[in-house]
Amino acid sequence: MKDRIAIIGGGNLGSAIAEGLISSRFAKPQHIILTKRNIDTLRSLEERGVMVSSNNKDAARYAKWIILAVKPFQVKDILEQLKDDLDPLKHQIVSVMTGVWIKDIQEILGTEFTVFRAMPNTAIAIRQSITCICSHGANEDQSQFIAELFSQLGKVVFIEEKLMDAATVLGACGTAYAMRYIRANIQGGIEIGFDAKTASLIAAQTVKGAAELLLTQHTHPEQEIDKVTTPKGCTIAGLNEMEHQGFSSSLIKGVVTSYKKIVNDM
Ligand SMILES: NC(=O)C1=CN([C@@H]2O[C@H](COP(=O)(O)OP(=O)(O)OC[C@H]3O[C@@H](n4cnc5c(N)ncnc54)[C@H](O)[C@@H]3O)[C@@H](O)[C@H]2O)C=CC1
Ligand SMILES: O=C(O)[C@@H]1CCC=N1
Repeated sequence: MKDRIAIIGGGNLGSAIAEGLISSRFAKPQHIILTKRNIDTLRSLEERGVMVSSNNKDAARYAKWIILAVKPFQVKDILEQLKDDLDPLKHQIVSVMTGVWIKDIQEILGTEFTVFRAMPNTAIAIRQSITCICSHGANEDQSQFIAELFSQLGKVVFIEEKLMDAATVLGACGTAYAMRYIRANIQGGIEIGFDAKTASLIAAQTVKGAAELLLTQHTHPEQEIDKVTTPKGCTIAGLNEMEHQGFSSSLIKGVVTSYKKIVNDM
C-alpha cells in the first residue's frame, strides 16, 4: 500500500495532480484526499474515488504526504491552522506554490519538518508534466518516494532551490507560452485555408512531434531546423521574417518578465 496523500487546494493544479495520480495508479483513489472550501467543483474527481473535503485538518490527520497547492498568499493562514495536526515524524510537506521558500514553511511549522518544493505544470493531469524538485531535510526514502510519485506523472529533475523561480517560469508558465504559440499557428493556418478544427490538430500534433524529436533524439533545436529549411525555401523565408519581427526576442523578454514578476512580488 502506498502512502496516503492529501492535496490542500483543489484548484487548477491540485485537481490536475489528483487526476494524474488516479490515472497513474500510483496511489489508490481512496488514498487521496483533496480539499477546497467549496467542494462542488470536485464532484467528478469524487466520482472517480478520490475523497474530497472542505476540512484541511481532517485531510492532514488522514494523510502522510501533504501537498500544498493553494495560492501563495493563502498558505500562511492554512499552515497556522494545521500546525497542531501536523507531526514531523508522520507528515512530509510538498509545496507546489510559486515563490514560497522552504524556510517560509519551516518558519511556521518548525525546521524539524521535511519540506519538498515541486514545480509541475498542468500537463500533470495527463502525466506529461516536467516537475522540478528540491528539498530540505529529506532522507533517501522520502526523496525516492517523491521522485517516484512525480515520475509517474511525467519527467522529473532535481534542482537547487535557488532555481525554483526559474523552473516556475520555464516549466509551469511554459505551458501557457506553448499554448499561445500553438494558437497563433492555428490563426495563421485558418488564414491560409484550414478550418479551425483541422488547423488545431495540425498545429498541436506538429508541436508534439517537434518536442518528441528533441526528447528522443537528444538533438539541438537548430539541428532539427537545419533538416527542415530547404535553401531558398519557404521555411527559412518564414523563419527569417519571424525573427525580423522579434520572435525569439519577444519570447526571451517574456520569460525574463515572468521571472522578474515572481522575484519582485515575493
Ligand atoms: N496553475 C498552474 O499551472 C500552476 C500553479 N502553481 C502554483 O500552484 C498553486 C495553486 O495554483 P492554481 O491551482 O492555479 O490556483 P487555484 O486558485 O486554481 O487553486 C487554489 C485552490 O485553493 C483553494 N483554497 C483556497 N483556500 C483554501 C483553504 N483554506 N483550504 C483549501 N483550499 C483552499 C481555492 O478554492 C482554489 O481552488 C499556486 O501557488 C501556484 O503558484 C504551480 C505550477 C503551475
Ligand atoms: O501564473 C502563476 O502565477 C502560476 C505560477 C506558474 C503557473 N501559474
